[in-house]
Amino acid sequence: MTDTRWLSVPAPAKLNLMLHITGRRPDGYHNLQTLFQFLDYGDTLHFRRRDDNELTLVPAIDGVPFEDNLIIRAARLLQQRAGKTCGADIRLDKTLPMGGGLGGGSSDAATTLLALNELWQLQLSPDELATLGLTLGADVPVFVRGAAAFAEGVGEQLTAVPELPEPWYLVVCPQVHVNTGKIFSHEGLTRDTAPINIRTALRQGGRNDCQQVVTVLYPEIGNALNLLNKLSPAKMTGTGACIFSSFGSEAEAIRVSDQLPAEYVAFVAKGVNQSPAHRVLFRPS
Ligand SMILES: C[C@@](CO)(OP(=O)(O)O)[C@H](O)COP(=O)(O)OP(=O)(O)OC[C@H]1O[C@@H](n2ccc(N)nc2=O)[C@H](O)[C@@H]1O
Ligand SMILES: Nc1ncnc2c1ncn2[C@@H]1O[C@H](COP(=O)(O)OP(=O)(O)O)[C@@H](O)[C@H]1O
Repeated sequence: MTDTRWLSVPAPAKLNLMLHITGRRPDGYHNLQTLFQFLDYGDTLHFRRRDDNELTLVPAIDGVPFEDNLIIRAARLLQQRAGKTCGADIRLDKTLPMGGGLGGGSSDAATTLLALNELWQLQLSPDELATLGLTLGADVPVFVRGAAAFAEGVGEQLTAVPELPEPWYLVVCPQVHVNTGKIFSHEGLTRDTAPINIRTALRQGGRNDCQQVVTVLYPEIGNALNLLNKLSPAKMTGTGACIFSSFGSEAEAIRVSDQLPAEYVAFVAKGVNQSPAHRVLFRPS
């Protein structure tokens, strides 16, 4: 018999507060230095345990086949490790734009790993889940760990930075889908930024090395940056398309949001150093 209770868990967005590319590895991947912070905003996933080995997911994402969906890929990785019957019905409330640099797919995958590990009582450790997650994408481990972090390597070497301020952000989402692989393979990409230490990153922030190439390839993003910069200092997250500005209060962020042209898609959200997924799953009892 199928369990009738649903476990609802957020899959938050992330921002890259800075993103430096410090080199290219022999396998073609790039070494980065980045500061990840979560937003109290994102997708929500609902999980219900089944007594067979089936996985279901509704709704489907247009253009993403079932077995390619990062939610299903994450669940399959756990099924392979389980050694027992494990199935689930999964519902997805998708809020985050795809290819927006907000890490929606990676966050969905991490929430699936964390939630099904609980629901199926697999008792995999955070290290094991982060290692599994890395096989799905470079951003998955930070969502699995659930702590704002300075990341190095391809994003998997994480040092928690609980001292980051937690401002309000205005996030503007130009309606274009940026292909991460295309940005990293572009010949004009800055790939030789000198490494800095965490203290410097926290004190000075930094730039986004992908921004220049992205704004050439996707002029809509450059236009949005120019416009938001007139109202408040703005930067791109990840490989775009979304851009953001930080504010001391929600009211200030909303005031600037209200000045944007009506056709702009934007939202206001609080930066948080603990993932909302962890807040729900590992609530102190
Ligand atoms: C650069 C970041 C910063 O957060 O950008 P966003 O994707 O979030 O915008 C991420 O690390 C992206 O991670 P993710 O989106 O999971 O990328 P992946 O699927 O692992 O990689 C997509 C492609 O980008 C290139 N790639 C990605 C990450 C990296 N450090 N070096 C690379 O060269 C590779 O060609 C890879 O095939
Ligand atoms: N559950 C999912 N949510 C979003 N994207 C997914 C998902 N599963 C697979 N994908 C694929 O991953 C790509 C990157 O999506 P996403 O992680 O949202 O972008 P970004 O890393 O730029 O924030 C999408 O274009 C889509 O093809």
